[in-house]
Amino acid sequence: MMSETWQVYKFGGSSIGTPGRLPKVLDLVASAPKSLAVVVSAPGDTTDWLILCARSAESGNISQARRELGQAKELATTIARTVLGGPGQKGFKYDLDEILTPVERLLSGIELTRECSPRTLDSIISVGERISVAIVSRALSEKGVNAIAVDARDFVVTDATHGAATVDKNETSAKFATVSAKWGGTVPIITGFIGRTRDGHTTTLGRNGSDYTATLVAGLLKASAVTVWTDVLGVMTADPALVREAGPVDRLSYDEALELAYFGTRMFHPRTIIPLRECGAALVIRSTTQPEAPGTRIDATGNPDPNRPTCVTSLERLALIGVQSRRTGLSKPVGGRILAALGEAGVRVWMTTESTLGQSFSVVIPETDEQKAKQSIAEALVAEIQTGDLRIEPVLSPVTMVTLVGENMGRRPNVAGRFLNSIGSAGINVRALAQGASARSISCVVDADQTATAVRTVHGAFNLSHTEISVLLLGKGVVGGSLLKQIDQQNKTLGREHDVQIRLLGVGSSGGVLFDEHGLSTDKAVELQKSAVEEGKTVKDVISLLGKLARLPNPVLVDCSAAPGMEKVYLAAFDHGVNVVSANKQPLALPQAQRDGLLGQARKHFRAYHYETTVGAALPVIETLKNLVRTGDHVITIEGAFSGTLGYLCDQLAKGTPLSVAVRTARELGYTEPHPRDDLSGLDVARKAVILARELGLRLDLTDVGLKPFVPESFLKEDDPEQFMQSLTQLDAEVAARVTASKGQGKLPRYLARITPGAAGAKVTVGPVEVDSSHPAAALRGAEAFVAFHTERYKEYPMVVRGAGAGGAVTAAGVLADILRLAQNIRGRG
Ligand SMILES: NC(=O)C1=CN([C@@H]2O[C@H](COP(=O)(O)OP(=O)(O)OC[C@H]3O[C@@H](n4cnc5c(N)ncnc54)[C@H](O)[C@@H]3O)[C@@H](O)[C@H]2O)C=CC1
Ligand SMILES: N[C@@H](CC=O)C(=O)O
Repeated sequence: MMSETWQVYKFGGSSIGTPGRLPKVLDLVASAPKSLAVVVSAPGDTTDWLILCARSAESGNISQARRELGQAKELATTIARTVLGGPGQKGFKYDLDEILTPVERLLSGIELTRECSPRTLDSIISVGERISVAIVSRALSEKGVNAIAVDARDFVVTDATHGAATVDKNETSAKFATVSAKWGGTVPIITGFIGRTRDGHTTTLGRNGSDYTATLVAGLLKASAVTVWTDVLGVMTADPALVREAGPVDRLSYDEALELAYFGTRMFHPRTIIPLRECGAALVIRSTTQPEAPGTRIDATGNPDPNRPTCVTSLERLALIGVQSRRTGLSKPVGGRILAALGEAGVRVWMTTESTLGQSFSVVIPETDEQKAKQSIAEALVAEIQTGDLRIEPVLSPVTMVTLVGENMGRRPNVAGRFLNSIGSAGINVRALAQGASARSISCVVDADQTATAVRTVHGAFNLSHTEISVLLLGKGVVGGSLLKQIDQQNKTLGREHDVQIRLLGVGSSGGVLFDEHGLSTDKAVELQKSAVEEGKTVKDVISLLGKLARLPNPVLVDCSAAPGMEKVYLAAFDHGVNVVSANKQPLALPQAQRDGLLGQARKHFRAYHYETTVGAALPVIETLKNLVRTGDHVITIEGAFSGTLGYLCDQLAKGTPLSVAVRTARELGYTEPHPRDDLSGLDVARKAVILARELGLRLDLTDVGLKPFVPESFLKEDDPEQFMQSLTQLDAEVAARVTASKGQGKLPRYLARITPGAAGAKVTVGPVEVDSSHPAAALRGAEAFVAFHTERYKEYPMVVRGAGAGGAVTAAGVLADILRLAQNIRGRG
């Protein structure tokens, strides 16, 4: 009879009781390997209805009790009809009458006495599993499977703790040997959840009781595995309602599963795991609706990847109660007394923390037990509270306990660091923290409204899924539009190869912001935003959206506008805990105090402010300069052609293109500022020079820049971009003549900037220059820019950064790189 090859399948209520699923259950059993035992739960909500009907009878409402019993009967009849032929249905009707008639009698008795003892309740609720066995065994027989109905009460011997009975292993084993002797060549279909006392009273095994029966049977049969067929794909890496990317965990060790069970997963109970750990059978969780998916396997080996934790759990609706001492070294340590008092009051404690010298102690308990817990603690510590030596802190509620579980966590450094860093980077306040000695889990308590962000952030930070970056984009013009395309193109690869996903939450233009907390599709965002503007459905005040953005994982405001006044939005973003990535130079070129205030605010709130594209588009100009400065190099001069537009104009002029035509083309190519006057006035280059000079630590403003415009001042008054470009035709002949004359002298027109720190004060100049062929700027083509850093270390040969200095695609790539830097900072080392 006993054989290594036995397997146990357990089907839960959802698999049996959801119409349409039962045929799948039957197929799974029919196609299973030989030597299979099947354990079934009650169909759907049958157990709950049976409890309700007992309670209704107890309160004297027998007609209500009958209605509730009728519900159970109706479900049983409905599902039986889906899998049984005519004779089978007739036979099942007989079974059902036999099972339910005693229940009706019990209900009448309860109504008369107005009392339903735990023993009677067990008799009533035990019928759910018996109904399942009757249907499944009959339906399998009709399918040609040699199935036999087995009532587990015939071998599961328990004590008389009704509602949560304990199994007597020895007596059960002895009875099982007799019962199972008849199973040869058949598939036993066994009731889960129920047993019988030595003196013949029906008992139930408590929460997850059917799983327990399955593991018990597996142990008795020395089975190799128990497969629990349910309605999910397996143990998920996080609650899918909180983390869309959560997926099934492939492997778990028994200990990890136990840890999960202790931290509140409803999928299995410690009682289910412990017997399996003893007998060495694996527990496999699989989906009845997607049986081809491998599910989660729990065994002695567990997760083979030592670098990866398994999942993040979140236990919600909790309260955190803290007790503080005003003295160090209380004569009677408080922790043990608090726990004893809570234990006596029947309050479940999910987590405790104690400061090293015992001056503060906190407990995390169910929110619903807050009053009871406070009262028991107050009573236990009454003496010290009265003398003022101890104080109960205001209760924090509701809070959530977020736990990272992983077998190997204690064997690797920096798990706690990454856990806390990711939560801190998301701007979440950790209210309490605990890592157990088993080092299989680390838990923290956060405010309830931060639950989703905390779980998603930790989930992403440990590569359980992608790190999600939540983007609100302002500006969908040349740069913003290209950025949307690049995100759309790259997101799959970013997810697959870098574990990062960018999620677009909002897009804004001067017409307003379209924002959707559920995300916008990157390929449709431009049109959606446009229609929203036309329909008046956009939000005008972007600041009002920052609170919502801040609640999402790794929030970032991306400014691809050229709008003035954005500094107010950035300040509000930092205050809310939102990061900023910007291609907009204006906030950085504000008067020194304002610019410093902006950077200071970002630092104060530990937010990132990345702006690499404000000088030289995606060329690594700012990062290079920062590195020179950080490593202690001394910058002597920074010189370069900072404008892609002016570089392009110079190149075109040298080729004989009229100025007005070249400006129009530069605009069409996406090189110019929204108003090309900002380029031709030299203002754009002056802003860049100020940005770089300030990176050097120089204190100066735009007004300190010696600026000579590219075209005469008199042409720079026109506010309308079209009129402005039109007016430039008046300059075409004069400019062409000047360029021809300089070419005759072997010179080329360029527009250069120079920053010289100098002991006597910094000098910053920008303006047109005629260079000869030996000058580095002479070699520039098209919209190329270059920046040469002459430093102590790079005295002989300057460090030169050179390449396209303007254009939608390159700039958007630089903005995207800045966004992705946020993910690197969050994830840290793998
Ligand atoms: N085009 C380029 O090669 C480079 C541009 N930049 C900077 O990138 C920014 C965008 O440049 P482009 O895309 O070329 O300009 P663009 O004119 O094509 O796009 C600007 C966008 O900003 C939007 N906008 C204006 N006011 C707004 C507001 N208050 N809120 C939200 N959106 C608003 C406009 O509706 C438009 O969609 C500018 O600050 C520019 O200096 C930086 C490096 C290179
Ligand atoms: N208009 C600017 C765009 C980049 O900053 C330029 O031409 O350089």
